[in-house]
Amino acid sequence: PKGVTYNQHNSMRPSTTSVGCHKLLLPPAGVTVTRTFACSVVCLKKTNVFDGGAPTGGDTEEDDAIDDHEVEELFQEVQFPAAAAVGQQKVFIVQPDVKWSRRKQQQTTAELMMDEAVALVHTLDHWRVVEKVAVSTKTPEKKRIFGKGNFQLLSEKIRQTSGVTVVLVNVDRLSAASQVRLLWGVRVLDRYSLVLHIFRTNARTREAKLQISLAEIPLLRSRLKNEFADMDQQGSGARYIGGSGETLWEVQQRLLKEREMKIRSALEKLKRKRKLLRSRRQRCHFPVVSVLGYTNCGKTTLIKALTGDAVLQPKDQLFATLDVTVHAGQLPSHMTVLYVDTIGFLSQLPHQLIDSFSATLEDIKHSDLLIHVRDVSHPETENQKMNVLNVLKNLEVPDRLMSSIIEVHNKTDLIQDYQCTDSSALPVSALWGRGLETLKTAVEAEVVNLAKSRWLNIPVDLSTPQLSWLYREGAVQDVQVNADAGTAVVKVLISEAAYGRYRKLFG
Ligand SMILES: Nc1nc2c(ncn2[C@@H]2O[C@H](COP(=O)(O)OP(=O)(O)OP(=O)(O)O)[C@@H](O)[C@H]2O)c(=O)[nH]1
Ligand SMILES: [Mg+2]
Repeated sequence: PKGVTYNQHNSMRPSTTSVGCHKLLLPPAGVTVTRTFACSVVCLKKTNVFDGGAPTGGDTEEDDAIDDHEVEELFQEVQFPAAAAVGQQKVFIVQPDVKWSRRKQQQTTAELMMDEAVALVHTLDHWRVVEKVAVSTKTPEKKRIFGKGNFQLLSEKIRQTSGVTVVLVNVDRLSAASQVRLLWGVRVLDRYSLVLHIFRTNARTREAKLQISLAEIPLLRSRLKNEFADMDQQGSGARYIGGSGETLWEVQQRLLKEREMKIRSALEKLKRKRKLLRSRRQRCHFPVVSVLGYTNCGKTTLIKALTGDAVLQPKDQLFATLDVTVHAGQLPSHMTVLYVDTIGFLSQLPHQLIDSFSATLEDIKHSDLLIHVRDVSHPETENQKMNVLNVLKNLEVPDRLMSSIIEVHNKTDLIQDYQCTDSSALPVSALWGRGLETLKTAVEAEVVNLAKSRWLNIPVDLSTPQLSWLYREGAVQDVQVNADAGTAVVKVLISEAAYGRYRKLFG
């Protein structure tokens, strides 16, 4: 193309080059492109929507072996519908209201799903909902989501609503075929692409960025399919690219595959690093307590209340936390535990998205204890609980962890005279610091149980490092000093393993 320079060293394979803010795929020198196209893999918008700065706090786990530049390259914003939407966005939400179908969602209503969609949209700066409609359908997963009549009415309504820039069809994934059908001259998103866009805006660490890039691959794949279906109709998709023996379609597929492999290998490196950090943490003998739950249920607020860690920033926003951060807190016996803040769950998200975040979620499996936080003020609280438990099941969280989960009922301050119907759950208000001592006691009881710890009164010689060792490896609650004798009796909560080491060291 006129005015464009491209990499002439690469004679066999197409290369990329920058044109303005876009990257375009170029054929080798001497080859003429007969048709211009905007293909998702090769058309990479370079605007950054994240600040790429420091994570929001805590001990975020990053791998120095991975080049920042490499990550940014892979995280470059790919031009798929949500990402390309910059500036003020006016969103029209279409909520399929599934009728009479065998697969009708029994537990939720179109109204509640709609509320969640509105909350998702409002998570984004400059995005606002201008209209929302529920449309009956029997076949939400099919190419024709809506019947002919309903589809026409809907299209009419979208056309009549002024300034619509995005239509959100609130299903988990729109198939490539239904996307084509739903092109109303504006961007059409499903939950998957919207959530990914939210993730993108909130991503801070390299790991989160890479996981998002990986989760975008299925979107790119289906977009590619759409574009080539379109090109095939015009007979231009199957042409060979000069001498390379590959058609344009094959080139695109290969580039996508290469991108995926690169991301996976970078994530693998981070995974190894994470494993190392985990084993280091285990060597410290601090019990690890993962705090999980549906998005916006108050996980970060709870950890902040339990630890007093000022770096934690709870937000009234879905998916505020995307990176695993670790925060030390003290239990009533002064024992230190590490609370892990995790990414929130959302219903009806495809497995691919959860799979992409598997490295982050892996930490949950390796904890000593899980706290499941629930927002009991939310009308969908029961469904949210089921969703979280299902995700945990799919993650194959070990039984020993599943059976010892502490369920916390949060935001009880929003319900007058809250009565906890489940006797094993603990009511709290993380925001107002209510119920936290009971929670800490429950955590301690579980941790003591799990670590096979016990309370001991150990006589120590103050001229030796015995006391400082016990402070480091156990939870010292009381020290009775006999100054004349230079000794003390230490009341300490200590694991069997640590006590074994103590005896080996000091007899
Ligand atoms: N009224 C009330 N609000 C709360 C309570 N706990 C948290 N919140 C609010 O709920 C919103 C979400 O809190 P976060 O702690 O960020 O929730 P999260 O679960 O970490 O959310 P994500 O990281 O986005 O998944 C914030 O506006 C908090 O102030 C509570 O006990 N009572
Ligand atoms: Mg959070």
